[in-house]
Amino acid sequence: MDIKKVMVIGAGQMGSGIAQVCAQSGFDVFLNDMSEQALEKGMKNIEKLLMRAVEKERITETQKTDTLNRLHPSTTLTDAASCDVVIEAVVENMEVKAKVFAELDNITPKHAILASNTSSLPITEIAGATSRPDQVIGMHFMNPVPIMKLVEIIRGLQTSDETYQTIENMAKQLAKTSVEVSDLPGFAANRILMPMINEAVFALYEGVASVEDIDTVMKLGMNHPMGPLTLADFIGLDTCLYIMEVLYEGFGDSKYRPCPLLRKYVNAGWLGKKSGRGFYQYGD
Ligand SMILES: CC(=O)CC(=O)SCCNC(=O)CCNC(=O)[C@H](O)C(C)(C)COP(=O)(O)OP(=O)(O)OC[C@H]1O[C@@H](n2cnc3c(N)ncnc32)[C@H](O)[C@@H]1OP(=O)(O)O
Ligand SMILES: NC(=O)C1=CN([C@@H]2O[C@H](COP(=O)(O)OP(=O)(O)OC[C@H]3O[C@@H](n4cnc5c(N)ncnc54)[C@H](OP(=O)(O)O)[C@@H]3O)[C@@H](O)[C@H]2O)C=CC1
Repeated sequence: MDIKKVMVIGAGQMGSGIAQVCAQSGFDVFLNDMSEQALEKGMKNIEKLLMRAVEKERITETQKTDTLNRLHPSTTLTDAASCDVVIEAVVENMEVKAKVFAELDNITPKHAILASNTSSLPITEIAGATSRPDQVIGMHFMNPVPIMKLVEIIRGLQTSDETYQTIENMAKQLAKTSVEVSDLPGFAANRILMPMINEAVFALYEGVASVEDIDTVMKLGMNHPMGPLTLADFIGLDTCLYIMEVLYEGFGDSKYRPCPLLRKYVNAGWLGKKSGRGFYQYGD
């Protein structure tokens, strides 16, 4: 399929990054969010990153303008009626995602592929909310999207080869490297990453070391670019908790139980960098 128009749903940290990369790669993009404010924030963020890329002489002023001209803010899902591919990046919650997919199924043209950037939820179940499970697929980008090279492509039980091929080609057009992953809890990336982050939270909870020292261990001891607690704040503690819950429920294995401290922080609204406080404090 020749992809011309794309809609990205959710203008948060992932959605805005995905929309930016799609527009920079020449696709016409609707960036959709139900909140006008979130949409404005997402668009401003993209503009800031493109301005920085011009300053660093990675792109020209004309390329920046062309990219911005290809990006269209949208607050109504019906804009998806003209799209070939939709990439959903709303909150990590099955009920919310299923509702969005059911609506998209009614709005989008018959040929359209519906992809989810979910970090852990079953693609097969998301596909079950539609009448086109063969055209539903996981397209899991890594954060920050403009920088990270990987995309996990997740096949649901009924995803067709044609859908897979189209999304694999699209990932190439976005200059990403893709890997094929089965639809099992946490896929590959978060099945490996999230238990490490959760263990770091347990180490803090049990008083093994301070926040800073736990991060220093992994940065200087293992050459990770960010310590696990900084990374958790960066990903969002709500997202980390949702993923641990999916792993715990999906495998029924106590090794995936979320650390009570992680849950406590999320309940307090300490969601990490995006809310100004997590394991660290941000801003003023
Ligand atoms: C949860 C999931 O489902 C899956 C996931 O995504 S898990 C998370 C995966 N991501 C990671 O593990 C990220 C780990 N961290 C890193 O790789 C690096 O710390 C980082 C790339 C984020 C930042 O790099 P750094 O060297 O520490 O900092 P810094 O020098 O400020 O940034 C390097 C570049 O990245 C850019 N950058 C940093 N944060 C960015 C962001 N949020 N968006 C876009 N660009 C960003 C900076 O602008 C900078 O670009 P320039 O070269 O133009 O200056
Ligand atoms: N954070 C990360 O590192 C990664 C996250 N992911 C996945 O990406 C998805 C998004 O995560 P992230 O960007 O971090 O989350 P954010 O909270 O930053 O963004 C989610 C956005 O979606 C909006 N939204 C919620 N419901 C709807 C809806 N029904 N229609 C349109 N917009 C909606 C939210 O608006 P409002 O705030 O107003 O509710 C918010 O702007 C999740 O599935 C997550 O698991 C994947 C890879 C990495």
